[in-house]
Amino acid sequence: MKTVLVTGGAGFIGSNLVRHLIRAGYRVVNLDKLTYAGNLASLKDLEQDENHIFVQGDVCDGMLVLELLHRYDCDAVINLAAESHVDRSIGSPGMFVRTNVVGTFEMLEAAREYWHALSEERSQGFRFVHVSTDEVFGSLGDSGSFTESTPFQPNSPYSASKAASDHLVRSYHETFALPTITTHCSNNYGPYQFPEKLIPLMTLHAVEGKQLPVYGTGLNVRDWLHVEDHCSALRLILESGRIGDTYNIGGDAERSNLEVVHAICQTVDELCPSDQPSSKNIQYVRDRPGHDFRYSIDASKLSSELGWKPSVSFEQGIKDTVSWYLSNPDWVTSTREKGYHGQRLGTSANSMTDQLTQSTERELGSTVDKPFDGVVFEQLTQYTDDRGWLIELYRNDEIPIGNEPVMAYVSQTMPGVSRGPHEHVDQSDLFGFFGPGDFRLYLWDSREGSPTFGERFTVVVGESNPQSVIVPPGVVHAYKNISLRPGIVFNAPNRLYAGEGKKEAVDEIRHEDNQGTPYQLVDA
Ligand SMILES: Cc1cn([C@H]2C[C@H](O)[C@@H](COP(=O)(O)OP(=O)(O)O[C@H]3O[C@@H](C)C(=O)[C@@H](O)[C@H]3O)O2)c(=O)[nH]c1=O
Repeated sequence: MKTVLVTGGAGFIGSNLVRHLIRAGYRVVNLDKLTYAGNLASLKDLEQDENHIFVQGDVCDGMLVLELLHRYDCDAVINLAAESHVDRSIGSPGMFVRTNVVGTFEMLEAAREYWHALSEERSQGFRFVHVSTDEVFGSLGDSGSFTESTPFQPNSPYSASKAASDHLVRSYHETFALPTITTHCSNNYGPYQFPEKLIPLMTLHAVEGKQLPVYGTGLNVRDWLHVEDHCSALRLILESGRIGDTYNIGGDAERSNLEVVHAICQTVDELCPSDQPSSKNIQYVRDRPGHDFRYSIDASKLSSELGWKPSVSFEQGIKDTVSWYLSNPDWVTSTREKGYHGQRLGTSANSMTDQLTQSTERELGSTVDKPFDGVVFEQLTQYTDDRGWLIELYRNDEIPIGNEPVMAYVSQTMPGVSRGPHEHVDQSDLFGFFGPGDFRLYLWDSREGSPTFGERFTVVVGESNPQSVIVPPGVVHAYKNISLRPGIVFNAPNRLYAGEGKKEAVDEIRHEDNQGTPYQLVDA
């Protein structure tokens, strides 16, 4: 039995693919961070399946990925983990660069190191399949279709981050000979799709009698690929695709958004008859910034080379999908537990109000909202020129009074290694995380009487998210290098280590020395 590491396997396409592969006789190691779109309820039927091994974790955690590849002796990787919603990428592009670009980089690095350690025979059979999107090709007019040689012209932060990840994958094949294959699919639909995307969002709004928000004119065109067809194509490409190649996967079902909405309304009216047609709630709303007009996929290469064709017609697929959402109210409810109830996202190019805290890890903008009083994050700016870069840190006219540094140090932390959890009684730490390397930073508020007493906050900082962080006394802190290379951290505390002339007791509680410490570095 072959083992495949699938990333993003608790998401929409991922959970369908995990199920498809297991049914086809594979063992699947499923790595998913469980952000807002990751949902274990989508894998309920696989909970007891010995061939489904779920691991909650982040693709940016290169050490974890490498450990999983070795531990389960994987034969392939299918990389689906991604932030995928265009509207969210307009509101908070940072997450898209981190997960889609840095995450793919860490996946490639881990796969490369693992692949090099394989025997000749095993390395011949190893595959890294990277699942991407037709949005990297940009937008079409009324005619034409994307082929595998269409130039990249991404228009949204989402599609640009996917295009960047595709280029990285290509470079790892061309430079290191890593056996990669990249796929570009059109719009997927089907069971378990998070209801921010068109078809599930319109289905639920139609059933609930809510507004059906059609962006702009509703004449934008998408090609619709049923997720089951996408999964069968991915398995075929995994097994028979050409190394170093790319394959377009399309549903041969182009429809305007209005046609899609009306098809949904017709099915809802058939399944949930009422005195008014649900299409009466169609509402033309403000268009999406940079809204791609038309996507169309030419999948003739996949069809001629590997004999694949979509098997689910759009009309039947829509009927099956709408009835699936109506028959799975508990699953729908589970998607709403993380705060999204169909509200509009990404309406203005500079909107920062769309940021939803989808998990304990908050997206970091320029000056993030402090997780606890007294903890101050500031996005660091690299001033670059042809000599290199410079980052300013802790200007005296910007530091909160009482935190002025009196010394500084720099430390290197090896991949996978943590420092802390530590706590100071009187000292503030003034950290700088700007790389090399990414760190997961853990903070616990242990200040009696603090409104956030007992709360925990984790966030990834460093190369992919340069931040200065002031940690006041009483906030327990630790950080772990989640990259595959040594990481550097800067600190400029406001107290001398061991006091004047190093003659005083050190102000530091080293919680990691206490076996039963409540301060555990768990990753989610
Ligand atoms: C959510 C929503 C979308 N739309 C429009 C926008 C768009 O033209 C069409 C589909 O919107 P979606 O956001 O579902 O999907 P779309 O904008 O086509 O993007 C998708 O493309 C595929 C290839 C991917 O890669 C996915 O990750 C996703 O990015 O419907 C509305 O009119 N109203 C809505 O409420």
